[in-house]
Amino acid sequence: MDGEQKWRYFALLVSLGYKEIEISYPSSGATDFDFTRRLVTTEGVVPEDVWLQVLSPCRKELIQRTVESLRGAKRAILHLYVATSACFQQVVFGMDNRQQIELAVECTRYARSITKDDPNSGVENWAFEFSPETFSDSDPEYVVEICEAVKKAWEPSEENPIIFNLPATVEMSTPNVYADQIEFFCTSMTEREKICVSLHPHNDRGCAVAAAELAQMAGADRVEGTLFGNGERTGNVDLVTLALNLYTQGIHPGVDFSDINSVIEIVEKSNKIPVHPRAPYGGELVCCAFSGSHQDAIKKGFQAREASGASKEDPWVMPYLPLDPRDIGRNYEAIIRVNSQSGKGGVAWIIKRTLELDLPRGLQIAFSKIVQKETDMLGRELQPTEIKDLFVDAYHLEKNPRFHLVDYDITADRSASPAPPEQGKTASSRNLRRRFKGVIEIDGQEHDIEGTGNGALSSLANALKGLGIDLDVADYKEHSIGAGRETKAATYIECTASGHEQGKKVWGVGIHQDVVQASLIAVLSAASSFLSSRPTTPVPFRPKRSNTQTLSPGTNLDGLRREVNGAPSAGPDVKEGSQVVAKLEEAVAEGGPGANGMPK
Ligand SMILES: CC(=O)SCCNC(=O)CCNC(=O)[C@H](O)C(C)(C)COP(=O)(O)OP(=O)(O)OC[C@H]1O[C@@H](n2cnc3c(N)ncnc32)[C@H](O)[C@@H]1OP(=O)(O)O
Ligand SMILES: CC(C)C(=O)C(=O)O
Repeated sequence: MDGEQKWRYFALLVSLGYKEIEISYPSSGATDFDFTRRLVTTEGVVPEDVWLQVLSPCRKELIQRTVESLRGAKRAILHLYVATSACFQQVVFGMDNRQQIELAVECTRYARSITKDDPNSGVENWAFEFSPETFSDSDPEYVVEICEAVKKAWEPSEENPIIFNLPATVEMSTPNVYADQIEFFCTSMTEREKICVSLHPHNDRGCAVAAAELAQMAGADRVEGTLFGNGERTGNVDLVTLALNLYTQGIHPGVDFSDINSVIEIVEKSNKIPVHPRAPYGGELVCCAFSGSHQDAIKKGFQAREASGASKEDPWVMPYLPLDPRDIGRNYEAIIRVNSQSGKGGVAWIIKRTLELDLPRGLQIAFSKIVQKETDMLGRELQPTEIKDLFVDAYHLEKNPRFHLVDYDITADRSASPAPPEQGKTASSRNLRRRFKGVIEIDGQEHDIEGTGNGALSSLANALKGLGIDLDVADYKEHSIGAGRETKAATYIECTASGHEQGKKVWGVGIHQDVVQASLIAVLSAASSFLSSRPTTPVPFRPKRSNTQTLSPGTNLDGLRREVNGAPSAGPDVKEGSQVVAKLEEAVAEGGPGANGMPK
């Protein structure tokens, strides 16, 4: 990171709530030294309660430079390190235990002389941290020995304890072994009350988070890590995961990830490394479900939560989602994403969120087949807007391409005798049968239709029979959308076909301020789908308003041609508007219309 990136990153860490921030390796060069100076000398950037931590090897000239960089700071932690494993002693330093202890003690004494023992050091509060680097690969008893020597040289107090930072510089064992090493250190050191035991796990085996958690349970007080685990090789332990693991257990970590997207943006810009889409908590896909059974469970979970009236304060009990995405600043839009592995539940969730429609189970199944076909055909995920458009189109919500209800009237059917009494009840003089009389637009042309039934729906269904659409209403569900004056009714109707297409099922959806009208629109939506499901059937024809005429074999189509064209028969010159008649001619030629007046 350059100075600007570090500047922004520091501000981020402060805003998240971190109180001890290792800001630099000042002796490494101008970038880190100058950055440290800028932080220390700029008024109001470092909050009173934040400690600036800096790192240096056990080399006197570098320690001196490091201390120099902090002049003017309020609180500073000087962090020295030296590797204590046999491997490093032999390969890197060419030192034995005794020589290394001498080096560590000498550097600690030197550090002390230019920091806490120097009234002119220019820093108000000094703390000291020592890391036996490669701790996890070191002899535990030797680590205790060198740390006791360093402690003696620094002389910590209970108020200002020395930090012993015990790194898994390279993670080389299972997390329980690291935890055992930490426990051994905690229980072996004298004056434990003057020691802050710190962890510094790396992630070579992919277990850094587990190691940090077990080692805290084994007695450690503090953890060093990085946001999203950036660091050498496989990185340091991820502080985001550690924090949110606590959070999901009901313990507030004291750091704030309520706007995780902003955190990711700064981290990615600064590190120039993207956060993996499946990184715990932060990854863009971790609050998403693609698979049908997951989506179904999540959808049920949200329904149950809503029904229970649970508030934000109530425990989060949700299949497949370890935390409420809103707690980290994510919304519910992307929870469910639809590809060819998705089922009805996920599709229904998207329709609920985009159109506020609570689809009945049967319609969910029917529509999910349409979606499945589309995803298989496209071979990719469908976006919520695409699914919404697919639904609007499939159930003719914006415009019914074939039938449009222009006007209607529903009255008691005076021609019918009163309904027979139900078993065990006395006869009623009430006439419960209804007559539907209305005008519908079929492919742009208005037509009168009429039918009777036990209610509005069945009388419209009966009227549609005259168009060759023989449907019975099998299922009906409705709910309201919105509230107050804006409330609308959403109606779902499943129709089954009678006649030679018996068993065929279609769904229709109607939305309108008026609940009856919503139902009628739903029936017409189903009727339109029914026709579309017949691959070869022509557009149904019904003579224009007040000119009802039934087709029968041998019908002379000249009259119809005149009606369609609004002009006397134009013979072979007729072009516009003649398609319907042409189809009917075709049908009649093929053997005449079916029993209901429609071409077979
Ligand atoms: C485990 C960790 O990640 S700790 C963080 C490590 N971070 C960094 O190293 C970043 C900053 N480092 C640097 O800028 C440079 O390495 C510097 C300025 C510290 C030193 O640079 P140089 O003097 O050129 O030395 P160089 O980096 O080549 O080699 C390191 C030297 O320090 C020695 N050394 C390594 N660690 C330590 C230590 N903790 N204490 C004392 N000496 C050490 C090495 O043995 C080697 O000594 P040698 O030259 O006698 O063989
Ligand atoms: C300096 C020490 C703590 C270190 O970075 C490591 O060992 O990983």
